[in-house]
Amino acid sequence: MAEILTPDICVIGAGSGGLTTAAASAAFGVPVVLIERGRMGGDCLNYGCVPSKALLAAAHHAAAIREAPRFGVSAGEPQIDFAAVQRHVADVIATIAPNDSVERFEGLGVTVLKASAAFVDARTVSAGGRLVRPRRFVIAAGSSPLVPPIEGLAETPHLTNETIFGLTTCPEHLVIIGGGPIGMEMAQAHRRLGAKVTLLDGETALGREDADLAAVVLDRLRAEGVTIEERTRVVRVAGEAGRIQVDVERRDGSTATIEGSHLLVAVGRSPNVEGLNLEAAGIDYDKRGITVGRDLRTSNRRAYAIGDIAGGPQFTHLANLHAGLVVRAILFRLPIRTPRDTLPRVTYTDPPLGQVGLTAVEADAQGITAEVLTWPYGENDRAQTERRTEGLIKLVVGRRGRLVGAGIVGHAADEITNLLSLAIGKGLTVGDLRDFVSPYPTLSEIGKRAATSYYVPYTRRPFVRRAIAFLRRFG
Ligand SMILES: Cc1cc2nc3c(=O)[nH]c(=O)nc-3n(C[C@H](O)[C@H](O)[C@H](O)COP(=O)(O)OP(=O)(O)OC[C@H]3O[C@@H](n4cnc5c(N)ncnc54)[C@H](O)[C@@H]3O)c2cc1C
Ligand SMILES: NC(=O)c1ccc[n+]([C@@H]2O[C@H](COP(=O)([O-])OP(=O)(O)OC[C@H]3O[C@@H](n4cnc5c(N)ncnc54)[C@H](O)[C@@H]3O)[C@@H](O)[C@H]2O)c1
Repeated sequence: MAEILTPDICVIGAGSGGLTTAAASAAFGVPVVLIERGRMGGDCLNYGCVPSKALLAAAHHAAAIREAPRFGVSAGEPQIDFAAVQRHVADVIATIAPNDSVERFEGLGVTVLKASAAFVDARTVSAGGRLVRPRRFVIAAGSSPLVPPIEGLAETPHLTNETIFGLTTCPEHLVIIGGGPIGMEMAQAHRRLGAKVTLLDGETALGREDADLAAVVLDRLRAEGVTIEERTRVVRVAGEAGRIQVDVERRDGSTATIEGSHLLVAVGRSPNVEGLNLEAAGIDYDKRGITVGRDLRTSNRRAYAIGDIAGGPQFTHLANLHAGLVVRAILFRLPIRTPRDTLPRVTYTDPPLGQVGLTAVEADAQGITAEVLTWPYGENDRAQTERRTEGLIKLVVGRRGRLVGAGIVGHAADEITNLLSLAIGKGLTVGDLRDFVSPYPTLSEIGKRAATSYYVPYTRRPFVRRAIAFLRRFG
């Protein structure tokens, strides 16, 4: 008879969401079982955020060397040892890995089972020959690369985010299907590290972003030599390792065959529902993931689903936020309502593109009467000193000056997005963004300048001018 564990909480998946849930629960002394079938740390540490940002960091160094002569500094064409670049990526992962390790979590008092979890019934999960029957389940099993139904893809060697960081030589010509954040980040990283890159998108690249902001990133990638073809459908792929043919059909009806050395598929994610036997637990799901309400509860009242598998936006910070909310609900019976329309996101190209809350188009679709304030990087003194003048900020301002959205593309826009996220998350107004003191010269001043522009029409109002004239009489 299998051993039965009866913790308070059973967490399935040791990625961003699962690890945060387990660590936070264990910190309160609550018994937790954490089940992971693959590498501790999940996608973010092993195949996602961390390796992609580490690869981009190397690529940005190469770009900085190429750009240096503009500053009167010369270093020649950068010499890129691609195997050493990948060793740097692996080293960054290895440095962070102890934080997510079995040893660390066991040290926190968590029971870690390295096995695949599958539901047996509504109250029980089986993993590695043991049964776990907790008070609550938290399903944080994540997502995997979506494999689109393209003719020939299954038989043709191709890369995904799970394999691309294992390359030890730079692809001669990397063809990327998909112009979302993965496709765009990988396109720039590989181009800067010496590859020829062609990116194909069936619709528009960075299509979820504000079109003016996305255009800045697309222009930069194109200027660096990335070929980006939008509204281009991949109809067939064929070939062998090192010689891949990609047949495309463009929206204008023309067709072409693109020859590349490597193919990366980055067309979205598929939730890891297979193998969990969710039917046995009465947990509903569809192709987007497990069905949850804003309280993150599934159709089984004992089970919550968080992170990528919960069918919403897919970000590490959202998985972490979900984890915190679920722990509060389980431990303290506090009600959960996942926040709407305040989530930040960043695409870490150079320049990076950040968005918090609603874009102007989304505000309009929600029937919100909004004013859009923009300010260009070129009008910011720090951007001039750094010679990084491409980019702009857009503030979307609703009734009574409340900030309902902000998007920014340009140098250090990733970090500036934090300030905008604080402002929008706390329900601040355009006046708040105007009034705080921003040290000079910093790039963040760009938000303040955009906010100040909201008041320009007030300075011209006859009433305001008359009031100033009246007050002048008093000396
Ligand atoms: C290339 C790439 C770059 C990214 N960059 C960023 C970024 O810069 N910023 C950002 O916020 N987000 C980024 N993301 C998204 C981010 O990685 C995910 O949103 C995040 O990892 C989701 O966390 P999670 O806990 O839901 O799932 P995961 O991290 O995927 O963890 C799920 C875990 O569950 C395990 N598992 C699955 N099924 C079972 C089972 N039956 N039994 C036991 N274990 C199971 C898996 O092995 C996995 O370890 C990126 C993603 C990719 C692919
Ligand atoms: N910086 C970040 O935060 C970051 C970075 C990478 C990934 N992620 C997360 O990972 C998730 C997945 O990213 P992604 O880039 O794979 O997916 P995505 O869904 O964001 O973008 C996929 C792109 O592929 C295109 N596409 C879809 N099917 C296609 C086809 N058959 N042919 C050609 N083009 C096609 C779409 O038009 C879209 O532009 C994202 O939702 C994001 O949340 C985040």
